[in-house]
Amino acid sequence: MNLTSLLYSQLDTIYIEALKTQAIIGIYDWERANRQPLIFDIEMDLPLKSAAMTDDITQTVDYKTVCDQVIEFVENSEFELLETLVEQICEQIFSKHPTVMVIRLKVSKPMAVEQTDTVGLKVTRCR
Ligand SMILES: Nc1nc2c(c(=O)[nH]1)N=C([C@H](O)[C@@H](O)CO)CN2
Repeated sequence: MNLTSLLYSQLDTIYIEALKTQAIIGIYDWERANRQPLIFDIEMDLPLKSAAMTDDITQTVDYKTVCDQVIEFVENSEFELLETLVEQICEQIFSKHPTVMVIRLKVSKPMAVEQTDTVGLKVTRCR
């Protein structure tokens, strides 16, 4: 087994589903006037074994902390593109949580296109 496979074989996942936020986001004038809902699914891959062995929150990533950090960032942001917003969120998670190796993030923008339930994007980022 090479180093990369070894590293990935020991990665686990913390997930956050349907984190609800509001932001100024979009390219059209009507989107610049009022915040609209955004919903995030976030997966973070990191080793969880040491937290399991010690039963210690400081040995893992607190998903409540990540939720609060994402909400704070999104609600104060004013980007035009979802692409920019999600890239910045991933950078923030990597910088605040050094043990996170991979992030998979989906953002849904349900008010964006009237004829749909929702639109959005999914990205995967590795440290
Ligand atoms: N790939 C993207 N396409 C579109 C975006 C976006 O952020 N990324 N944004 C818009 C508008 O702001 C849209 O949400 C309003 O209908 C259009 N396409």
